[in-house]
Amino acid sequence: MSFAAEIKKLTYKFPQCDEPSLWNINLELGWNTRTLIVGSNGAGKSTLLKLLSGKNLCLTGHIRVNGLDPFSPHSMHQNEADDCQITTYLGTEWCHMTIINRDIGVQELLDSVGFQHHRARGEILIDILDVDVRWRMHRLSDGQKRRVQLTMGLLKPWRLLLLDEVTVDLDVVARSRLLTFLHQETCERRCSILYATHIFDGLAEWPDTVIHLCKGRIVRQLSYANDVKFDPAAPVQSVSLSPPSSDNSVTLGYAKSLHPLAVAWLTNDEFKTCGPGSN
Ligand SMILES: Nc1ncnc2c1ncn2[C@@H]1O[C@H](COP(=O)(O)OP(=O)(O)OP(=O)(O)O)[C@@H](O)[C@H]1O
Repeated sequence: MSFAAEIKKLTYKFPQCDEPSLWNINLELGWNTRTLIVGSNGAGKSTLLKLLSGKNLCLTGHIRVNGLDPFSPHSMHQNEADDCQITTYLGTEWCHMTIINRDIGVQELLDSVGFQHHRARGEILIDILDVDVRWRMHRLSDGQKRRVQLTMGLLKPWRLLLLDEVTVDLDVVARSRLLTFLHQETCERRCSILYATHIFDGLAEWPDTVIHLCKGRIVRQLSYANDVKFDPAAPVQSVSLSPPSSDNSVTLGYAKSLHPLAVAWLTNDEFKTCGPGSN
């Protein structure tokens, strides 16, 4: 199977809307790839991810994930023979589910989604996301709930992971470890990731493709290796965009970022004991 996901001539309109939210989308995601999708609020990122996950039915165009129609009950949400889910969609809605805010233990929640079956993978995720299985859900911060969500959601291996801005309330260390884990996953087994986010700190070098979605249309698609160039001599924050008709490249100045400082501080925090006299 040549593509993790393939979309042809997809135009999608919500029934209650006059205008389509996606227009003539054509996209091929190869295996072992990480694609970042960038766009303003309302650009159509979540709509695209949900169509790929089979949450919404698409009547025009062609969508295949792992070679199968994501909306077909025979193809999606069933484990393949090798115990791998075809798609996993992780969005922010999860934190509003009532069970998440109940007095329920994290271990109990993890067991309910097959932790014992995927124990080795689960332990890695617990470690990366610094989850304590003794936590009670109703006493957790939003970021801690998000870590539990990610541990649950990533427990079963997947072929295509659709991440819809789920790292927004993770601290920088958890986010950075998670991105490293996901990068490794795409290198070590047959899977791919499509990640929609508004937060780009710490993402340089992570994607191999960057897509710009604007008002429901893909207006630019860059290969990170071939098209994105950094020029140390260029002014900070400068961006030079070549016209799409030429070589498709962009050249960026080195941006000032406090991200490395935040990562260093928070990594150091893990070894600190808090109390009088500590700094
Ligand atoms: N359930 C829905 N019913 C009707 N219209 C919707 C629905 N969900 C999204 N839309 C519309 O589709 C368009 C694309 O929305 P979408 O949620 O995909 O944007 P997005 O790029 O994910 O935005 P954000 O960055 O704010 O999450 C918007 O114009 C939005 O109003």
